[in-house]
Amino acid sequence: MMTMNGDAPEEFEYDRAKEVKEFDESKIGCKGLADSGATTIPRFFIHPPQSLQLAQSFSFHLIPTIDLSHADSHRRSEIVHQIREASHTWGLFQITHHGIPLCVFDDTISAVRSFYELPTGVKSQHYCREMGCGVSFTTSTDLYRSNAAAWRDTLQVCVGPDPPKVDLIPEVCRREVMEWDGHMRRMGKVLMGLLSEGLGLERRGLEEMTCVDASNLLVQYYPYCPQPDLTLGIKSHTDPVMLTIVLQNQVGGLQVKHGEEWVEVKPMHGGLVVNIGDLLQMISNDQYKSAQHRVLANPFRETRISIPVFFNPSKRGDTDFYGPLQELLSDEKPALYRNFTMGDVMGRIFSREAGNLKNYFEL
Ligand SMILES: O=C(O)CCC(=O)C(=O)O
Ligand SMILES: [Fe+2]
Repeated sequence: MMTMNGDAPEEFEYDRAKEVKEFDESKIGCKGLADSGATTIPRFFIHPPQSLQLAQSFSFHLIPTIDLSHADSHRRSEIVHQIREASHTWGLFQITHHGIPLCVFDDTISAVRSFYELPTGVKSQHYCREMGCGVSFTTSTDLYRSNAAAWRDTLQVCVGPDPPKVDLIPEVCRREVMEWDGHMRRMGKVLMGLLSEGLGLERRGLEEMTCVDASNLLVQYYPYCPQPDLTLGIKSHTDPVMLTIVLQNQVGGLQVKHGEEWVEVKPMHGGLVVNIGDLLQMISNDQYKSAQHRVLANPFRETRISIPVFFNPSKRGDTDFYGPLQELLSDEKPALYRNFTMGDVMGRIFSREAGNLKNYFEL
């Protein structure tokens, strides 16, 4: 059942539902529309003017870039300090000198690009709208849940806590996706270590709470959009997870909100974008802030590709509670959020009225 715009005439609603379904069933994705040479976008992609406002970013701010070299030796306390500051004021930063060879970045991007360049008939064998079914290829993930669709296609691979179903990963990018997953597991632990110390916890504090055990890897594909001023690649959101690490190619479009301004997260070859998610904001009792971000529809002929890896806690039981950490609370700093299970979080994310996760758990 799709979200209906309350005051739209019924005839319009019916047409929209039909058009959306036809597009979904065609399985061609936004890439298929772009490749068809279309000069206009179907109207179900058109966003209301208020979500497009200030789509262009005029800000001269630069997001923090943190050099991770010698993170295990003499520079550790300086790096912990930089990460703490960036996580508090921006919720997003780039990291360099993280130890992943540059050629791995290029190989990973070109392998996942090859998947999208497969003939529609081959690619569509992986087409599946339900997220969380191991491996799925789809378009505009919130097509039926949101008022306006987003101009991007997505390949999702659940890589944890259970081992990924390797055979289900498209063969053209299987080896590279698995290799990237290995690098991200290591990076997730390194970052959680630094973030733990930034909160005054032991290095393995967040890791022992299983915060990096469950991960989900997406390959976001933003093809050329013929009317980029009318739609978005991803609408403004915060990630409803612990932490996200993003590899992006050289075609820009990612923006982060800083105060009232949208600031471009300029692609940096060999850099990785890290964002704090809502769960980490809640367990840190607002010492870290989740970043509000979005991706513009791609106006360039060259496709924008990004690979976000989302980290989440793996304990999923009804009595496995997460919430503001006791160590961070005092009379002056009372808990700002109630405790929650991952079941509560998932229920909220997939509910019809899913709004801001943090507001929902706020005390
Ligand atoms: O494409 C990007 O750079 C970011 C994607 C994103 O924000 C997301 O998948 O949640
Ligand atoms: Fe995101």
